[in-house]
Amino acid sequence: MQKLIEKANVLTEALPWIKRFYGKTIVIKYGGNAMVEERLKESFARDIILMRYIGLNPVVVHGGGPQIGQVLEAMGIETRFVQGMRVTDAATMGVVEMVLGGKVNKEIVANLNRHGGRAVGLTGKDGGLITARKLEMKQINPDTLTPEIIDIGMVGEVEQINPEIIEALEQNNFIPVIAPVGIGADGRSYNINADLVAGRIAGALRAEKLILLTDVDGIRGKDGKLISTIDHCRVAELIADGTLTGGMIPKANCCVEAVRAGVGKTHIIDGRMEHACLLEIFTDKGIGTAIADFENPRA
Ligand SMILES: Nc1ncnc2c1ncn2[C@@H]1O[C@H](COP(=O)(O)OP(=O)(O)O)[C@@H](O)[C@H]1O
Ligand SMILES: CC(=O)N[C@@H](CCC(=O)OP(=O)(O)O)C(=O)O
Repeated sequence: MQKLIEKANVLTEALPWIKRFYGKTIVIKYGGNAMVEERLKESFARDIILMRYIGLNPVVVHGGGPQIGQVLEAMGIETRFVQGMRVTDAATMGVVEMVLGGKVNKEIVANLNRHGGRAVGLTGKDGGLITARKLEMKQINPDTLTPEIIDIGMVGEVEQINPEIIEALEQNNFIPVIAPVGIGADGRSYNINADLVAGRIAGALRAEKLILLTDVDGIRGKDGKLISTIDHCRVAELIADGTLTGGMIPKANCCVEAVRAGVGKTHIIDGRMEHACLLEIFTDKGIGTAIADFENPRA
């Protein structure tokens, strides 16, 4: 009996959040463990489909760094990263596009559809969704100690998002699943970090939320404790004092950019946890770390 009441409590706790987010767009960056472990793949698919059925508009942007790495290795192509970005020559770009736009994207689409969703896979080329330009990577020259621009190949940054194709899919109850490959004015493909794409898409859609699934439970402070909320103004400070390092820096920066572009709230949450997305959206406390403009919250 107690268990049944607890189940009912879960639903009543979710009700105000269901009302609040009805008809709203939620952009989810899907990657890491959640994309490989069978149990997590299933819980992710169920979460996204449930969101859609109760009237939210989920938009999935996926990564696939480890999957690209595996194929490059099997093909004997060496790969390396500079400041978290994969150095992408022409042969690597071919593999990136094949793995992200072909294999990974279609696996996610098939997984969502197998669980009863209506997912459609896109790369940034479809419907002119992501226009990209070459990323100008700056690095300090160790000899002269001055910044210089280094060439990391076909790595792109988002120039513009044209959300028309996403809106058309949403209106027809489809779930867009987007691979982070953009197209340049020169017609060439660009490899773009998936967090950056998710942030810009959330901004262009003025999404209610941007959720980044990762391999830690959120941002931890210097004392090792999870920080549940960070005002967007404080992120630069946390980078400067060394609290945020490595891959967390571009992730947190992309949250700040999204907030400044009008996204309601951004969240860095644990993709290793079953039903992480549902727990974040539909519980009072949420999970992980929220980065937002807490002084001037979006109405
Ligand atoms: N303050 C911090 N709190 C939590 N994780 C941090 C922090 N600073 C750096 N990190 C690192 O950031 C990593 C997440 O970034 P990244 O590896 O790029 O994730 P993903 O592969 O999910 O995109 C964590 O695994 C952790 O090692
Ligand atoms: C430029 C760059 O580094 N692009 C990434 C794109 C995929 C990605 O971002 O995947 P994750 O989210 O799984 O890391 C790459 O080639 O790995």
